[in-house]
Amino acid sequence: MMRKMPIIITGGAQRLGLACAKSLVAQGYRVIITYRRERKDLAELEAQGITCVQADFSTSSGVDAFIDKIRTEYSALGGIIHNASEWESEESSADTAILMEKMWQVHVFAPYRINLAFEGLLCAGSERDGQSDIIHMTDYVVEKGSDKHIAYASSKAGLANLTCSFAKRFAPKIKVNAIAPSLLMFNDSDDEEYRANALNKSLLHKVPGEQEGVLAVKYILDSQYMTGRTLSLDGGRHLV
Ligand SMILES: NC(=O)C1=CN([C@@H]2O[C@H](COP(=O)(O)OP(=O)(O)OC[C@H]3O[C@@H](n4cnc5c(N)ncnc54)[C@H](OP(=O)(O)O)[C@@H]3O)[C@@H](O)[C@H]2O)C=CC1
Ligand SMILES: Nc1nc2c(c(=O)[nH]1)N=C([C@H](O)[C@@H](O)CO)CN2
Repeated sequence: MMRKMPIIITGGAQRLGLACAKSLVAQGYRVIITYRRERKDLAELEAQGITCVQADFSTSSGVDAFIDKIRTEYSALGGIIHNASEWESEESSADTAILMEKMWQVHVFAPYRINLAFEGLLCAGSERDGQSDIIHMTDYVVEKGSDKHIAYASSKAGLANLTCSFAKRFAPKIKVNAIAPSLLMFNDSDDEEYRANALNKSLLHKVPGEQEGVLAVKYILDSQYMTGRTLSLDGGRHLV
């Protein structure tokens, strides 16, 4: 069922978030993306009908500024997809105390505060569209941990737990689910050795690309009977 109320995708100016935004707009949804860094192609995205809102969730004031802006400009929302994320390792961090704070800030504090603040807007959206959605982009490592991205993995586990709590709190008007990918797409910095090794980490030996995530988002938005659950997109990695 097509949703008339706008759907927010945080961190939607690149990669998975952008692929979701473009696909949903093409399907007739109203889409708002947040971006942190200015980009030259934002005007093009606006021309395609994607509303672009600058937001930096790395501070409490940045989260509050985003909340205030959306609550000022919108009276209802069809959904929010918490996609904004940084994948940082202990090795790349000069101070692991700061790293842990940074990971929890963007992956837990921001979604937590935004979900609580937008309950009324999402309920209003549910009144008009029949339902509304919150989707948390978590990660396969929630199940298994990660020896190289410890703080990151713990924060994604925190986000995964928010899925259960908000599903209980917001039912039946708002569905709350998670998507837990493992390797969906490489980063430009990934060298050939990393890429070859990564392919062997799943049973299906694939790196599916953004569209695998887009499919999962569309399934959840169309679902009438799923909440408090996680779609795992990992090529059978858990059985390797
Ligand atoms: N790519 C993959 O294979 C996998 C992805 N995932 C998850 O899927 C989601 C999408 O992945 P992917 O597309 O690779 O994500 P990216 O690493 O490309 O990050 C998406 C966006 O998040 C934004 N962002 C980061 N920190 C902040 C912040 N503090 N405030 C506001 N925005 C911020 C960035 O904005 P800017 O660029 O403007 O700084 C970036 O454009 C993520 O949640 C990720 O953890 C999970 C497993 C595998
Ligand atoms: N914000 C991001 N999170 C993650 C990324 C990424 O590029 N940005 N990438 C991964 C890896 O693909 C990992 O799943 C490989 O095993 C994880 N999270």
